[in-house]
Amino acid sequence: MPSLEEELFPSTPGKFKIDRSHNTMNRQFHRCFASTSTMFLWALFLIALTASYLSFQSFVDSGSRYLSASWGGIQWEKQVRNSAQIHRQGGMSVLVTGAAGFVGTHVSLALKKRGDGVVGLDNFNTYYDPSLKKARKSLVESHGVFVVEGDVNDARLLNKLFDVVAFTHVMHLAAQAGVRYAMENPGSYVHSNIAGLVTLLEACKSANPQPAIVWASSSSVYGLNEKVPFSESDQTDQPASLYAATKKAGEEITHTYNHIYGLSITGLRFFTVYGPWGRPDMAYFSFTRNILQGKPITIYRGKNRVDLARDFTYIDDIVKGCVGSLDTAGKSTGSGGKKRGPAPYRIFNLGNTSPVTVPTLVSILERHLKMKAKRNVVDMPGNGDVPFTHANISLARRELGYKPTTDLQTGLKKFVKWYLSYYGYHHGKAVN
Ligand SMILES: O=C(O)[C@H]1O[C@H](OP(=O)(O)OP(=O)(O)OC[C@H]2O[C@@H](n3ccc(=O)[nH]c3=O)[C@H](O)[C@@H]2O)[C@H](O)[C@@H](O)[C@@H]1O
Repeated sequence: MPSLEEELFPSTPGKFKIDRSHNTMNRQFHRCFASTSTMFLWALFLIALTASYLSFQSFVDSGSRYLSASWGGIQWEKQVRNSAQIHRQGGMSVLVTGAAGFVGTHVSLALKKRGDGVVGLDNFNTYYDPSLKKARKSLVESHGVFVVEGDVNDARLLNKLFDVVAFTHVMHLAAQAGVRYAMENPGSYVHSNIAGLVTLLEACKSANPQPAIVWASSSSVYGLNEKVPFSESDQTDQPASLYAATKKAGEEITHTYNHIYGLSITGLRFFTVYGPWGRPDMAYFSFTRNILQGKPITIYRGKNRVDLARDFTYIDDIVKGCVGSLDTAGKSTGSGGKKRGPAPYRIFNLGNTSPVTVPTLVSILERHLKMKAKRNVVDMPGNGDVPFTHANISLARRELGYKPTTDLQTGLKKFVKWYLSYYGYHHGKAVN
């Protein structure tokens, strides 16, 4: 005969002996209890199984993130913190997005050299030769600027950066640049210039303290505007390219973050920036390469055979405008995602105020390179280009002390010198 204990807690769950000597009610009670405890044990087993699966999954997730992501960890945080250290009284700590880009490199160096803390962020995409971006990264890192490899669309990374450093300013230069490439790859413009911008603004909005933001808009927002020179108060609702449209959208999007969350915003409309360490996709750069290699260059011409013209602006002047914007930005007023008062919202033209035609640009390059270009002049295709740009810079002069000092002759001379030293030049042929 089984003991009472054996009957109440059968040693083999789900299996119990039928004792015909017990009455029917007793049997039913036992059966019911045994099946309930079986279910209970099964349920426990399933819960344990699910819990261990989930924790294994999260272990795998975080493990693979640390293995695949190039950021995170104690050492990484230390590098970020060191790079953000301020070394002058009243200095700022700046997150520079697009730090391995053309303008980002120069601005990072200028800030670091005067003692500000700078942390760079760049996704090193392949829109143009990433080895040039890596070389720029080495340059800024040799001056103590740590560049994080990551995308402005990565909200977790941005939040982490703001956890590690209380940035006072963000210099947002990461973008999909280039006017004509927008017809080939429209999605990349939406990804970087719209989605990436919003992700960055969300991180800035939530950061405590909120940083002030200075970011790169573009002269292309003036689109088909015919009134010259272009002033910030002019109409900008006729963009000629998707690139221009995303930059214009950026101006509207940043306005809403200023209005709702109290973020201090300064948008800079850059006018065809050129110089050493420049972008290979831009005309002055690709013309130089082709002239040196004896290849033809295509020069677009506007309606009625009118030459296209640009208000080419030298990089050092642009850097002064960027730094001046950071210095005068004024604080963001929000905290905890809530606006506490009105914050500055500013837009400035950063141009040179002296447009030069594209054929003249080519002539200057020919002089500096001591080589003739093989010119192939064609009518401007409908590719998003505008016929001319010309900046009115009175506002930037007044508010930022912006005063460009480098003309195209001088600036291109410096560019050519850099180009030849970077790529090399042997017997009339550039290496590369
Ligand atoms: O200022 C700006 O807002 C813009 O300046 C440049 O855009 P863009 O002025 O078109 O500069 P380039 O691509 O260097 O072109 C300069 C001029 O050369 C012309 N060009 C370009 C390429 C070419 O093969 N042939 C040619 O004649 C273009 O039509 C344009 O008139 C940058 O590429 C944009 O990222 C920036 O936002």
